[in-house]
Amino acid sequence: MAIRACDRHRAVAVTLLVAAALAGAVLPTPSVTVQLWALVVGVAVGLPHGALDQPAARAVLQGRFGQWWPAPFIGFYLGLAALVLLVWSVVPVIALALFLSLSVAHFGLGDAEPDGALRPMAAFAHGGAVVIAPATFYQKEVASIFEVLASGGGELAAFLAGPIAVMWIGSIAALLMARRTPDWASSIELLTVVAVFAALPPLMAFALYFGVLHAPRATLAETASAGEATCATLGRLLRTAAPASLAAAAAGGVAFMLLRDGMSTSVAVTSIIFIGLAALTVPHIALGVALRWTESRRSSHYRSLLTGAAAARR
Ligand SMILES: CC1=C(/C=C/C(C)=C/C=C/C(C)=C/C=C/C=C(C)/C=C/C=C(C)/C=C/C2=C(C)CCCC2(C)C)C(C)(C)CCC1
Repeated sequence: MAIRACDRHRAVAVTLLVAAALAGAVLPTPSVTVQLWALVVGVAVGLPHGALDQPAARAVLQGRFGQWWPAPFIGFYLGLAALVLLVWSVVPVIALALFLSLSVAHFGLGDAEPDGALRPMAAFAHGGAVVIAPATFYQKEVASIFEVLASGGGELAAFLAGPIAVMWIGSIAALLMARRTPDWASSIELLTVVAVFAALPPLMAFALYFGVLHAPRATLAETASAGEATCATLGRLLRTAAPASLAAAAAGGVAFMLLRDGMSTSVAVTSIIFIGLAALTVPHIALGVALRWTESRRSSHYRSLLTGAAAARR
């Protein structure tokens, strides 16, 4: 099956999210247990998109380290993840604030269309829909989750729901007005994500966003850049990502066994998932940046070879 079917991802994802938002608006609020299960499933579905860092890293590192490339890669990944956990244990509120800011940028740059000069504003509008919207619509719930993740972190919810929300709403309005040719698909997607975070409790809305929109989109983009963009390539990439995804899931399982005696299940699950995601996010983003930098150096090297060759021909 050609990737054409996968290209329809945005339409399918937006339809699912609209249905979820409508269901959230009319049905009673799901129990905490249902919300936690939704979070676990959403994050499990999204793990392979992070584990796809592996083939990307291979492309960069194999040239330099040959068959030993996994050693520096795993060392870099686990080292950065351990550093995040250390920082989180020493200054949790600062670590949470940095994680939220990085997430706005990460989700925003992933979802914003290449809008030229408007891109930073579009990234803030799209990324804010995932982090600022829930804090605005469910300030109390988000404050108590932040408090679980970092003692004293609850105040960040009020900050997000106050001045930052004003800037975020301004960025959406400005973006919708500034686009010369209205980009309907991207604008509808943005408003749908906001509706999901307005209609559903934060954990459930995040699970849906992450598992239905963000992770599949990143995986499909990875497939398209892996050469032949077919579902066979997608299958191959997912098989490559399986061991690291399972290792990350197993680490979460072990952490749950160790923590569950000393705290409630909901506190243990929420902390493991979000602090664990923060630990994986930093190497995940750092690798993306390193990859883009290497690619731009390669293509400028290639460009200079071409222009050099053209100059020689003249
Ligand atoms: C390769 C490798 C590996 C693996 C990896 C992986 C698997 C990754 C993944 C990654 C990933 C998978 C990532 C993710 C990211 C995510 C994020 C970035 C998130 C964010 C979130 C947020 C920000 C949230 C917020 C909130 C809260 C917290 C509460 C409620 C409300 C809200 C929603 C606001 C290992 C380590 C084994 C080893 C080495 C190598």
